[in-house]
Amino acid sequence: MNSATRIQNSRQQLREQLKQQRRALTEAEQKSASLQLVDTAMQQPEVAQAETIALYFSFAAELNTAPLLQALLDAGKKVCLPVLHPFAKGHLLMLRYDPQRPLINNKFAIPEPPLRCPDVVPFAQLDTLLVPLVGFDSQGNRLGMGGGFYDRTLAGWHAGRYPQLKVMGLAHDCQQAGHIPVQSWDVPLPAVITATRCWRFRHSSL
Ligand SMILES: Nc1nc2c(c(=O)[nH]1)N(C=O)[C@@H](CNc1ccc(C(=O)N[C@@H](CCC(=O)O)C(=O)O)cc1)CN2
Ligand SMILES: Nc1ncnc2c1ncn2[C@@H]1O[C@H](COP(=O)(O)OP(=O)(O)OP(=O)(O)O)[C@@H](O)[C@H]1O
Repeated sequence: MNSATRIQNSRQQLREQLKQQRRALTEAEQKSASLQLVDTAMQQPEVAQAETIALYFSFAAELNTAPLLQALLDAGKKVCLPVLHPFAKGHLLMLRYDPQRPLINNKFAIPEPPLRCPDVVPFAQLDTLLVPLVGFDSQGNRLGMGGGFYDRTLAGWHAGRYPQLKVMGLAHDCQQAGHIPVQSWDVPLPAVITATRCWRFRHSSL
């Protein structure tokens, strides 16, 4: 077995473990974490000062982003949600969320805005991008669902293409892992917001 395969195997194992950990949270713990997240996130300058911010619509046992989504709208921000790219496989588009327009489930059963060209927001126009994750470590390394969607999305930013863009992960406290083995394409996060605090890491571009 080559080393890339070994890394992918250990990431897959860790992914299952961490997903299991968040599934073990009780409904009451999930509820209080999602409400606490609103306060913790709104206290961060990258969130508080953003005019245009991309969030994601949570699914399964992910930290519920619905209260934060509402708080961002109430604060008058332009909020975007990811949409699976219709033909560039593995890529995401960010679309403005209009609460008047119903969301449509994608192939993963995650609700997303209907694909209308005028609603597409280019990354150059985003102030802040909040990303989902399955695990993070003390270096800011990120483990996602395994589709590489956010790795591809973050590649341009990592290469310095969107210097205005602040990127932060959102996670349950229990998604912190000792060490996440990484591949060349993995993009470390400068910060991760949980219900109880904001972790900031070295390499920070914030
Ligand atoms: N809320 C949210 N939206 C997101 C992501 C995410 O991680 N969270 N993504 C981040 O990249 C993209 C979707 N990526 C995904 C990649 C794999 C699976 C997946 O394997 N789903 C399994 C069920 C897994 C489970 O329940 O834990 C399935 O469909 O069978 C789902 C989404 C875009 N939108
Ligand atoms: N920038 C990229 N360009 C091309 N392929 C990529 C890129 N980033 C990741 N991939 C591919 O996507 C797959 C994702 O693997 P990985 O385990 O890193 O996903 P992840 O970080 O957990 O997922 P996600 O980013 O969707 O949350 C890998 O097979 C990898 O080859």
